Amino acid sequence: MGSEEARSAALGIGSPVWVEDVENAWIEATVVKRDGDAVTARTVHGDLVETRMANALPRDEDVTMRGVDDMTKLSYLHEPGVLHNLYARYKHDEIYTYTGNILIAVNPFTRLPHLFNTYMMKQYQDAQPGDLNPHVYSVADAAYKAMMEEMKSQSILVSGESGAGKTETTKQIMQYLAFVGGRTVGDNRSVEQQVLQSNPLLEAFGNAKTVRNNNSSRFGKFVEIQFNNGKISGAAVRTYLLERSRVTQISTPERNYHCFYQLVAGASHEDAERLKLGPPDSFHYLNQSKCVEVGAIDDCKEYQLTREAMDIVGITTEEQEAIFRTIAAVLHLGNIEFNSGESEASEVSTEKSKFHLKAAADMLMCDEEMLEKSLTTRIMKATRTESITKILNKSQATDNRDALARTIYAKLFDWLVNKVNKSIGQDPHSTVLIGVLDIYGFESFEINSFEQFCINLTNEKLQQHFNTHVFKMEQAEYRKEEINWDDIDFVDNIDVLDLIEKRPLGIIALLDEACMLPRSTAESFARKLGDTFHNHKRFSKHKFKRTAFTIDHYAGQVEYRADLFLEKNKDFVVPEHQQLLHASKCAFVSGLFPLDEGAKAPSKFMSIGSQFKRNGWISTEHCVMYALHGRFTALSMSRSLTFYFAFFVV
Ligand SMILES: Nc1ncnc2c1ncn2[C@@H]1O[C@H](COP(=O)(O)OP(=O)(O)OP(=O)(O)O)[C@@H](O)[C@H]1O
Repeated sequence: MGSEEARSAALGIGSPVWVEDVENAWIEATVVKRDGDAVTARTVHGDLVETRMANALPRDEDVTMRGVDDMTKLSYLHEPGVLHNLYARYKHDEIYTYTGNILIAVNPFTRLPHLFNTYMMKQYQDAQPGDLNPHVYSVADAAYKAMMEEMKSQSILVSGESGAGKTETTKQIMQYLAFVGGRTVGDNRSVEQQVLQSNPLLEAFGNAKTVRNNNSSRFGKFVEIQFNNGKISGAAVRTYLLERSRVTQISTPERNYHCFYQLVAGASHEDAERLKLGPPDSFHYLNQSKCVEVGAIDDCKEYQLTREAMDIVGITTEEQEAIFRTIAAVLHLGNIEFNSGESEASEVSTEKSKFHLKAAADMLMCDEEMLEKSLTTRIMKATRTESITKILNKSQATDNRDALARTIYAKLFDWLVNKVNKSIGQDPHSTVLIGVLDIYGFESFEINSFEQFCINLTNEKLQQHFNTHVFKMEQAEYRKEEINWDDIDFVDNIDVLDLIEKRPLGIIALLDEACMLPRSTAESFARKLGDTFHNHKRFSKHKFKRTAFTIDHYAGQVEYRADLFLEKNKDFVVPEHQQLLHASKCAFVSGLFPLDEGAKAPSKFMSIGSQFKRNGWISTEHCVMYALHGRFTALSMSRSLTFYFAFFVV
């Protein structure tokens, strides 16, 4: 008898079941009537619910009020079973639960000091796996011990939706690794302290308030902790593609990167005058959103902490001065408006705009006239030897201004990451490392743009990794331990990956092509997608919204708006901007724009989409690499848990 038939036979009057519920997702019920496929069940609230057999899922009455610490102990590993178990544990402050090798954590949104302290670390260090309650320290410990025993590098993957607690978890992992592998007391500042102390700095420039998280990391992070004889000997932070569109475009209730508000709130009176600062709502890049202050964040105090973090990382006073001058320049750039002069040519004409143009040029220590020219004109190659100057219209000049602001900011962020790595120091003699990958989870909002597209691509790649490694490994483990387990046909997502990144006709390839063609628009790009993929079962094009298209991801359908895909995908520095800033009298600014990069022709640009494709591959490769050559320790986090669910019940 097949499992469905067996279930049908077992589902009789009095059977305990879960039925769907609008408020609670699932609710406990008991079958009171069965008529073929139709099931009537009475919920714990006494309501009668009519449903189909497929939607009345069996309920395990033996699960205690406190739940089970490993999901594989559940008789029924389905959505309501998993959610109910996690909820039961969460109510008792048990935020961690295993599912085989994977640790699932539910964000407590409150400090639980009894869980995170040196005493607890010692407990996990001395314990055998499985002796103690599930804990993130246990995952970190397993990685450390496996590294020591096998002398092979390990990788810990922390994934989940925005606000799930990935960054906090990464910090806890590092704290634990510092505890077991830190240098003895008496050393100067240790590597692990340096890594942890670099957090506030990267957070000031790479984190922002979003709808879901007041301190959301807008970049992916891979922290490599290098070991020598079991002691931490070096570290490196690799970051993945900062969300640069945030620099020039935000909407209520989100904010731009913290550093802007910190500077405006925390700069001394003298500095504020020198940098010509005003309140946040006087700057276009900040006042597009009504959200300026965040209750829990004291920007003025954070500014001091950022300066301290810069001192710790070894950023000199001159460099700090240049960094904040550059940040001020970005704000001033955003306030330059263009008027259409005769024949549609743009010009900087109002007094206010002229003031900000001069301020931006002063801050960047570049020529004001050249800056204006680089914003309002573009040099185009006419022949191999000749070029013509094209005068931009108002909207083109505005786009050009925003592109410059984003480029400056992204370069500044990369500089900071480099500086952090230099200051921490790498150990050339280290043979093994533990890598912690903190990567954005699957995102699906009301309006999804290019950022969600890239994030979801990365998650498709991680899912593929799970499918091929963890999922199959788990099933083999269950079989070995003779756990009663029906092999599940997990959804292979290779067709979604093909849709997105196959050459020459995947979405990214078509997007890159659209970026190179001068007359492309969001609509023409979306139309091209519709024409190319009209038969693809993972793709659909919206009939009425001309720039909307939907991808059927492994974790659900997401409707994307192609409106800004082209602009956001372009990642080349406009040669005029390059030349202008390379010539800056400020060594810091000039250093952000080395000459050789200007030589890259726009036609050879490396699109953001392609970088994501590559980076996604690199991140997965890290995991795969360690999975093949070492052991893979997976740690997953989510609030809604749909992400994990996809691994097990599809
Ligand atoms: N273990 C924890 N204990 C207490 N609070 C926590 C814990 N984990 C997360 N939080 C709370 O949740 C907030 C969001 O967590 P965090 O910034 O780590 O999420 P994230 O998954 O990294 O989000 P994003 O992808 O947006 O960066 C934290 O600022 C903190 O207030």
